[in-house]
Amino acid sequence: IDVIANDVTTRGSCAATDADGSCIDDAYPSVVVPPSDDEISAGGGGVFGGDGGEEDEEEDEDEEEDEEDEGEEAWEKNPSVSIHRQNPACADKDEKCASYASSGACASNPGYMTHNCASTCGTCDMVIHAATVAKFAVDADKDVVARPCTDGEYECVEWAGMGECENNPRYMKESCRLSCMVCHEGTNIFGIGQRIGSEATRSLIEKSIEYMQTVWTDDKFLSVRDNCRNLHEDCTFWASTGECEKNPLYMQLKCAPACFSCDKMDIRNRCPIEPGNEVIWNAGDLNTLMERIVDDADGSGDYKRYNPTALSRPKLKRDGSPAPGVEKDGPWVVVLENFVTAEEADRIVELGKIQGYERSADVGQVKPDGSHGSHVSESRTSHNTWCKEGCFDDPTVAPVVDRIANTTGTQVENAEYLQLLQYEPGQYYRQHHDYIEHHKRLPCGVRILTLFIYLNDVEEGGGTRFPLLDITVQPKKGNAVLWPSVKDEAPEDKDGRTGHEALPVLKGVKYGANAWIHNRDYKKAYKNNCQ
Ligand SMILES: O=C(O)CCC(=O)C(=O)O
Ligand SMILES: [Fe+2]
Repeated sequence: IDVIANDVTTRGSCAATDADGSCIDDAYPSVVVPPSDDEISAGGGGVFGGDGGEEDEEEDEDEEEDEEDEGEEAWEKNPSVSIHRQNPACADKDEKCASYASSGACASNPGYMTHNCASTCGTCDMVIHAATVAKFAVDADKDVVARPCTDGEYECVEWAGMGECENNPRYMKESCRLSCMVCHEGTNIFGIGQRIGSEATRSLIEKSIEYMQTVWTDDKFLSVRDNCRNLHEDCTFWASTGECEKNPLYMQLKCAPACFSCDKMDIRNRCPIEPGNEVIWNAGDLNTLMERIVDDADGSGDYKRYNPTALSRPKLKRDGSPAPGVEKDGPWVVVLENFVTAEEADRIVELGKIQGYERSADVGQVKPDGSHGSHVSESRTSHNTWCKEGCFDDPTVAPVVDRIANTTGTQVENAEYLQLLQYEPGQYYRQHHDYIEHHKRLPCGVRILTLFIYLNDVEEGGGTRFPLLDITVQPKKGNAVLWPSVKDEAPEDKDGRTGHEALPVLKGVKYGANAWIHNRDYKKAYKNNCQ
């Protein structure tokens, strides 16, 4: 995340006025504040991972690795390292250490291996040293650290508040070292060395060092230990001014040592399912909905306009009577005709183009902190974009989003933002299932339904195929196909029968939109980076 350079905030009371009568802040130097939670959510794509947030995530990883390297160099040069190979802190903490190490992980993945496979990788001394004498870690800028971090003049704070550190740097950065925040404390062992912005910053640095010693030695922090870092040089200064509470989404993750919030880096600790966030489907609700849609079970006639057809359905109805003409028992796969108008379809495609389609990614492997990465794979060669700000509330899209919720008897909050897809000739999405297992213990709940909308007619190929049911739905502009990811009798559990694939487009281009509906409040979970 880039801080917003022109978002300059002054704090404190108005003790003096400038020539133009405006207030000069005398309490703190002028600083750039971290982005607010709103700015983070508005950034689109989730900052810490999840759908669409992959790039940010990778940047962070790079940053972490750089820091790791610096740290290791420091250890090598420090002659006072004592070696205690028998110390329990040195035991391997992962039974696969030997196998990871044999594929070169000690060098290629030091962030995890150094601490968790200390015995195998021979990094005991680093672990012990980190735990006991971290505060003497050598700062990258030794010269700066060695000199006292003080203000030479009484007026330094005031001048800094007026922007003099930037306007008159030669004088200010020598004579007002504290107020211009030019000094860094040697804290790069857990992230970026911290600028000292005030006495409060300094004392908070002392406390974070103590806290991090606990993090490194107490096994309850095992899953987050190697990711818990200050990713900005002003983390501690911000924390000292209350930003951990005011701006928790950014601070608790990106400045976790300063906020004492390393535990929050584990999605399982950060994202509990809170009371009130109940599942919307209980046993029987799926069949009830589908019988209303397909059989007009409630007699309302609400769905007639879509001329619903079940390409597959359970053999028996809820009341135990056989569904007429159904020979093969199966999960629901229902086509809704003209679910969106041609104008709506065109507008959604246009919005996708305005935003720009990018190469699609799959859900990746679980990371030590319990979250999941994403990866571009050969099983999915389509391009996609997410219909969020500027698209979600577009006057043409908003009624479609409402229609999806009304049709499925759910709330807009239960649905992910529409995922807009584009397949060019030869592009496809191989057989997969939309159900995502790890959502079960997260506040978004599992995906219960997919409503896939075809946004254009495809010249050839591009059908949606359900191989286990031997069904292929051919794209038709405006039509939608609706299927569950879960079982009627257990709506948190996957129904493997609705595995499907997008067949390669042979001629023309295919545009579509995925609406994935969750069993709990997806939008809130998304806002909190809990999906
Ligand atoms: O493009 C299609 O027909 C289906 C796409 C799909 O299954 C998905 O994106 O999960
Ligand atoms: Fe799918």
